[in-house]
Amino acid sequence: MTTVPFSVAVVIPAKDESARIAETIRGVRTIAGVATVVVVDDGSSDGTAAIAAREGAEVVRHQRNHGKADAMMSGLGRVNGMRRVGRLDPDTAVLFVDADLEASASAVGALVVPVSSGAADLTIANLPTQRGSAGGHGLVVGLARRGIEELTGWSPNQPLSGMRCLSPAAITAATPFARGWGVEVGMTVDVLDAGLRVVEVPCDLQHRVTGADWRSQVHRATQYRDVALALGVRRLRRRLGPG
Ligand SMILES: O=c1ccn([C@@H]2O[C@H](COP(=O)(O)OP(=O)(O)O[C@H]3O[C@H](CO)[C@@H](O)[C@H](O)[C@H]3O)[C@@H](O)[C@H]2O)c(=O)[nH]1
Ligand SMILES: O=C(O)[C@H](O)COP(=O)(O)O
Repeated sequence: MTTVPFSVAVVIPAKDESARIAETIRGVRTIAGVATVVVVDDGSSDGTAAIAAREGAEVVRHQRNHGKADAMMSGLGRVNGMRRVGRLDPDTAVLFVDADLEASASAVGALVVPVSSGAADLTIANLPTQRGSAGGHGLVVGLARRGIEELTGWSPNQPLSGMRCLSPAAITAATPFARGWGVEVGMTVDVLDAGLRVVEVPCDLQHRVTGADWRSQVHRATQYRDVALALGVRRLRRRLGPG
């Protein structure tokens, strides 16, 4: 039996991640089938872009900060360009990985298997309990989970998880992305709406947790707003119907 070579393009949105980006790139490089690693420097004020380039990543730079969803879209743009000029196979899947996972990033490889075998079109990492303090009350997670369930009937364990592998069909269904921190919720709803299969996969990842200080609470408020907006747009689409 011949095995079909499977290729995956890793896209890493990164804002001020100079302390972690090198280890994260090295981590994802250990995953079988990785054809390229694209780092999108989303207006960092540190050395993120230079370090990523030194590690051999394709680097896309935003002159100013646009937010995570736009960074992901820019990464996809680079991947599509590489497909067009024949540097990537047309069937290449895309694996979105946060920049702050460091060496644990190698564990996102578990997301690739169900997509490469055709068992799923979108896989989402489920993380174990994280080290360090957590200062949230589950408000954003609860809003996201209930909203996805209301719109699709499916209730994810970790609706905000950003580590995701998408088949070409899922990429078509999920783009353009919802803005800012609404990207994951919008993607899940849009891919399910297209009749595609979504699966959560346990991955042994450790990331920088959001704390309990005021900056962290402002971050949660922004997440809440973006998730609410992504859900609101999709509720409206339901009401207005197709076309
Ligand atoms: O303006 C920004 C801010 C962040 N990032 C990058 O986006 C990723 C996630 O950011 P982070 O600050 O680690 O987000 P968290 O608060 O940990 O967010 C959680 O929840 C988000 C949804 O609200 C998901 O996107 C994340 O994957 C998930 O870890 C990291 O690689 C960042 O460098 C950008 O590219 N642009
Ligand atoms: O810390 C987190 O998990 C996110 O920032 C979401 O916060 P939450 O606890 O309000 O859902």
